[in-house]
Amino acid sequence: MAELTKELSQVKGEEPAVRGKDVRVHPNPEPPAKGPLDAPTGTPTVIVDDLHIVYRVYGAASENEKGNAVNALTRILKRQGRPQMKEVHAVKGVSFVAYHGDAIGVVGRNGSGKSTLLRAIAGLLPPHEGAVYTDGQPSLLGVNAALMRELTGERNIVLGCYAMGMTPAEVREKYQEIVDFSGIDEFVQLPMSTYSSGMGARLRFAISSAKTHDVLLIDEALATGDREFRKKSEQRIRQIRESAGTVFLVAHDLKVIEQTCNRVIWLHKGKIKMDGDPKEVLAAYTKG
Ligand SMILES: Nc1ncnc2c1ncn2[C@@H]1O[C@H](COP(=O)(O)OP(=O)(O)OP(=O)(O)O)[C@@H](O)[C@H]1O
Repeated sequence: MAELTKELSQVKGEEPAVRGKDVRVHPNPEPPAKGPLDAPTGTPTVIVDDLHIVYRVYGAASENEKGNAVNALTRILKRQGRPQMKEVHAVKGVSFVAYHGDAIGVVGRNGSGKSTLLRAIAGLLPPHEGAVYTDGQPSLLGVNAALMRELTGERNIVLGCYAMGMTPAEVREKYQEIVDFSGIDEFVQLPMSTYSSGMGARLRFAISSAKTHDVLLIDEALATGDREFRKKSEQRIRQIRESAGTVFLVAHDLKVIEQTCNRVIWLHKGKIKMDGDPKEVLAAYTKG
């Protein structure tokens, strides 16, 4: 471990890679005197303003549409677009404001736009219309978060921490805590390709939550953990909230949301159907 951090710390002068895009509310190019986490609870961290996200899907062309010169020329002459392109309007005019200390659960049926909304807040999807403003760096922790399967858990911990902007000293300090939290024990020396999906998810959560986040977006990452791990994760999410970060949590397990969040947004077909107190929103959601 010491060797690995030394090796990586020799990569001089390189800015650590950061996840997501930092779209600041304040147009002021000067960095704020106080970091976002110093701000009192109750100040906005994320503003989503009439957000629309549209995917363009280039599906399989029908036999008639398949590429040949005559078809292509006809399309050009008729000024038609690619025939096989379809648009999926996944988020349709979503607006809300999130505050420091908020843990917001996002619920909705399959395909209602939950993951799309989180990816847009993380800056990974450009708005088709509207805007997302975040105060601080959003970090998306998803089931597909970018850890490298062919590398050992140890290497992924170190690289993951660097990617979040930690210093070598911070990585050294947090390393054992991450291993312990993930519960992967001696598997840390093996490539992640040998891990079960639950072990991978636990390691991803342990790495991502080792840092204090301004805005942490968690997409179903807790779903594969066992009961004990979920308890630990809920505790961790509470700590992040208490340190005045903002957490978004997508989970199909409504108990996790109820126990962790102070607010729930219910998405239905890309629009907000309800936004408010977890008990009220979840009761309405399970009814209807
Ligand atoms: N990469 C993509 N390309 C095209 N369409 C997509 C893409 N990702 C999602 N969609 C579509 O966007 C809509 C919203 O999908 P999204 O994954 O955000 O929903 P979700 O609420 O997270 O679903 P689930 O609960 O199943 O994870 C769906 O109609 C889906 O088919």
